[in-house]
Amino acid sequence: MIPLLSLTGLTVARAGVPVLREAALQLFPRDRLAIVGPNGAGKTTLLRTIVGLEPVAAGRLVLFGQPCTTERDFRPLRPRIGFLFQDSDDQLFCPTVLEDVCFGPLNCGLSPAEAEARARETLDALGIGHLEGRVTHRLSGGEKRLVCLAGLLAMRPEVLLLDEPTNGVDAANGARLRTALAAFEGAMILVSHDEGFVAEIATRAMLIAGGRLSEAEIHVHPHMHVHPHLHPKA
Ligand SMILES: Nc1ncnc2c1ncn2[C@@H]1O[C@H](COP(=O)(O)OP(=O)(O)OP(=O)(O)O)[C@@H](O)[C@H]1O
Repeated sequence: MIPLLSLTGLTVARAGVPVLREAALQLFPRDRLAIVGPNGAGKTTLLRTIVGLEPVAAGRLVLFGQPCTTERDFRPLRPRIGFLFQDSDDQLFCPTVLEDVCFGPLNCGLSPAEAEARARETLDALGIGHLEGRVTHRLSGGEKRLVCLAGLLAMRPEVLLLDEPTNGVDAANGARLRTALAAFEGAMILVSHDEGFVAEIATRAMLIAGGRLSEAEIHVHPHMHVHPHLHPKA
């Protein structure tokens, strides 16, 4: 089977210091690969490198069978990869939710009417159709997360790169997010510190430590709930 993404011997340095050292990974159709590791290990850097946002010091990066080194190589392939940024405010830039979710489909060549229909369908599938008229910068953190995901899913990408998708998301929106990701038929790379989420969604995992990427195991932890105890005043 041909991998969708293939990295070999990939080294990325910042100010001469390697953040990723000879990283290798392959992502196949329907793979749900979790990348775990401590703060500052290079997880975000890895995702940014895959879409050509970081200069590569050494190694080979192949997307959908095409070796990629220059911006000209990456640009036509980016619509096939939906990248959820760690910070939603870096991703949302249109005045309203509907306009923001339409942006990707419009960029992919859909007409305005088709893009709106696609955006509404995607927002409804995520259970957030009621947000379509809202001003994006006034949404809650969790709502922003789901709107960003809607913007990516509306492009019908083949691969999702998700950087901390559950960050700041409450139980109800978290359930919507998990349902949408479980239904997603493409492949994904999932960066997350949320162990329950990783155990539920990922099919395999890799660990980044000291700039090195290695295979890891997914451990399923017992589920925990926090129940409020209300004590009526005596
Ligand atoms: N723009 C930048 N300029 C200089 N150094 C940076 C920059 N962005 C990240 N770094 C450094 O590169 C290293 C890897 O950062 P990265 O954001 O990839 O880590 P991460 O594993 O995603 O961390 P976290 O779990 O905290 O999100 C860190 O040491 C970080 O301080």
